[in-house]
Amino acid sequence: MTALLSVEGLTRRFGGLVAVNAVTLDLRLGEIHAVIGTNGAGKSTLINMLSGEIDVSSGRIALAGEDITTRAQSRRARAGIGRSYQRTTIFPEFSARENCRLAAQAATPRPWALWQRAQDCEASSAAANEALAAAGLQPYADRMAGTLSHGAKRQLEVAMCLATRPRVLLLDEPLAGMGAEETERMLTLLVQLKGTHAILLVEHDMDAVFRIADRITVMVNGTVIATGDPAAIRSNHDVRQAYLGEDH
Ligand SMILES: Nc1ncnc2c1ncn2[C@@H]1O[C@H](COP(=O)(O)OP(=O)(O)OP(=O)(O)O)[C@@H](O)[C@H]1O
Repeated sequence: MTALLSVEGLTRRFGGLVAVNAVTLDLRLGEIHAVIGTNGAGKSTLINMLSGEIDVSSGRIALAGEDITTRAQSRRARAGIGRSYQRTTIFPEFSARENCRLAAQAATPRPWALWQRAQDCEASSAAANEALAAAGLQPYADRMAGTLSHGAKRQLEVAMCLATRPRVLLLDEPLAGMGAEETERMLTLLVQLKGTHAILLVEHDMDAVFRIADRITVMVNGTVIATGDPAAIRSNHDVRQAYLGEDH
């Protein structure tokens, strides 16, 4: 499997703190690559560098072989990098469909068409409908987003990300605050999506991670201490000591 997104020696310093330290990993189409680690391990900082929200201190990021390390976030989004956030970022008073349409429009800005009503923009409407269908949210398409359940809101965030038609999905704790049923729904969705996307999953729910990840990278204090399939990570001595605890 060839890498869609390759990360080499990625480092981010905040003053004297090295939040992410020379991280090397890749994301492949057809694979869920989970990044786990204790609080403050550098997972969100890593995602923020990949999406272009923060600059890298050093290292290289390549999308399909093309160096995108210094590209602005908007250009990365257009090149196919989509992300979801730890907290919900939806507009509660807009419908689920409108939220997706706005996400699609933001990814393909058309400054010359500012006067055009959002509803009239066919391309973003099509992208919104496809994304809602992919996320299993069609029945809720016209519901005001703020009235959806917590789980459906998180699904909507993934749908908004899909509306930008990404090739790479960077998902920051998509299961946070979810009940058992909602978690199952989201996991089914992620497994479906990996067929057509390269997925980076940052998640604290270890049961979920070990069930659906194809590869797991473990970070401690900004540094990668192990990468491997779930079985290899589960039996890795350093991981057990540093993160999972010997009794896991
Ligand atoms: N903007 C910032 N300025 C200074 N330090 C920061 C900044 N962002 C993150 N840090 C620090 O970098 C380290 C890594 O933080 P990060 O949020 O990436 O960890 P994390 O693994 O995502 O944690 P969590 O699981 O709690 O979300 C932490 O020590 C954090 O305090």
